[in-house]
Order: sequence, then C-alpha cells, then structure tokens
Amino acid sequence: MAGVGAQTDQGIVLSGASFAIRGKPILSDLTLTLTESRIGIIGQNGSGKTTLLRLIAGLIAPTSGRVTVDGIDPARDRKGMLTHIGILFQNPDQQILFPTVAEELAFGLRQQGHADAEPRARAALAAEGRADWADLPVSTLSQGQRQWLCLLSVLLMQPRTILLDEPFAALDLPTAARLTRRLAALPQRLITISHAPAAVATCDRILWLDAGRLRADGPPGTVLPAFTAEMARLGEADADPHLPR
Ligand SMILES: Nc1ncnc2c1ncn2[C@@H]1O[C@H](COP(=O)(O)OP(=O)(O)OP(=O)(O)O)[C@@H](O)[C@H]1O
Repeated sequence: MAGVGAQTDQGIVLSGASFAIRGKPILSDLTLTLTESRIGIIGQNGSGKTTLLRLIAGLIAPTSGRVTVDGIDPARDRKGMLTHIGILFQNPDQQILFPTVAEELAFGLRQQGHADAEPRARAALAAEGRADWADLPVSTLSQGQRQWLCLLSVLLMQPRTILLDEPFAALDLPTAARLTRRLAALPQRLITISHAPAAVATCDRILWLDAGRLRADGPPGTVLPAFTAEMARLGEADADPHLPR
C-alpha cells in the first residue's frame, strides 16, 4: 500500500476500547482488527461514528482499552501517524488552516519534513490541471472545491489509511460522482462513514454502530439490509410518537 513503503501493514486494532466524556459513555468496549481495503461505518446520528474515526486517528485517546495503528499508539505519536492515517473531515472548514491553496497543501508535507513542500504542492496542483488555484484565497473556493482541496492535501501525504467522514454530505451529484471515482481508484485503505447504505455498498466490511456499541460487523450484503430495515422501523415509530392515532 501507499506511503509507508516496506513497513508491515498490521492494520488498525482496537482492544476493549472505550471513550467517555465527563463519565458519559460515547464508545463502549470495541474490539476490532481492521485490515480490509474498504470499510464502511454506519449508524444513526450520535451513535459514535465520528468519535470512532477520531480515536483511530489519535485525535483522542481511549478512556480505557487500547488502539493501535500498524502497532503504534496513534494518540501518542501524532507525527508518526502522518504517514499512516489521513482524515477527511465532514466539514472542510474544520480542516483548512491557511489562507491560500498552495500554503494549505504545503502544510502537511512540511509537517512530514519535506523541505520542498511548496514546490511539491504547486506541482500537484498543476498535475490536477489547477495550477491557477495556487495563490487563490481558500475562502474563494466553494464547499465542494474546499473538500477537493482537503482530499488533495491528504493524498499528497500518502497515508496508508484514509478516514472519510461523510465525504459526500455537502457535494452536488456530479462532484460526488467524481469524488467516488477518485476514491475508488486509490490504493489506500479507506474507512468511510455514511448514513447512506448505497455509499458503502461496495465495501468489503461494514461496522454498524448503535449507541457507541458494535451492533453488527460483516459483509454489506448481510449488514446493510438489516440496518435499512431497522432505520425504516425506527422512522415509522418516531414519525408521530406523541400524536393520537
Ligand atoms: N465534545 C463532546 N462533548 C460532549 N458530547 C460529545 C462530544 N463529542 C461527541 N459527543 C457526543 O457523543 C455522541 C457521539 O457523537 P459522534 O459525533 O461520534 O456521532 P456520529 O455517529 O458521528 O453522529 P452524526 O451522524 O450525527 O455525525 C453524541 O451523543 C455526541 O453528542
């Protein structure tokens, strides 16, 4: 796989990992070994999907249990993680730090120790046919364009695994179709959060989170129909729970 060369791909391992905020459990006792190339995470609003990605990326540490990425504790070695994990947030504005497109792209490369970060960033833009974007203020890009910029930043860093939090949520259909093709062609491991079963239907493995616990874990052909049926059932029950019949 890309990025980390000959190092062994040990995958992402969670051993009894839990996460709580002020004593409130958000994720409970997750034990998983993730080695597949395409993994989907589904679940209702607030079920803990984004928190799980943050745990894998090392942005938060488990309250109990353990998380390792290729044998490394991601919360302890943030710099070492740069070649292992890239994350594309749901909202690009949570990710973008710099005023211009080239500066934003160069940042991650500089963190990885590349002295030629800026020329590399400009070359990458040129290769995408976007050389004219280099000095544009990021604020002039549309939401979809900013999301594309965030993806390009992640790709330039060549992480072994890319975590995607609802990558299509804010995109129009043609942009989503382009991004789908782009993602499908990547050699990296992709872990994708989605509410939409169709968006993860081609994954090798689906994790269904329910109130911070693993409710199902298996191939899409098994997990997605069960999830869809349960969402339909909940939707009916919640539609008018307080109204007289
Ligand atoms: N910083 C925080 N402080 C308090 N509660 C939090 C915090 N971050 C997350 N939570 C709570 O943890 C739970 C899981 O949140 P998370 O964002 O992981 O869910 P999600 O499955 O990604 O939801 P969605 O589909 O709505 O994006 C929610 O109940 C949320 O309110």
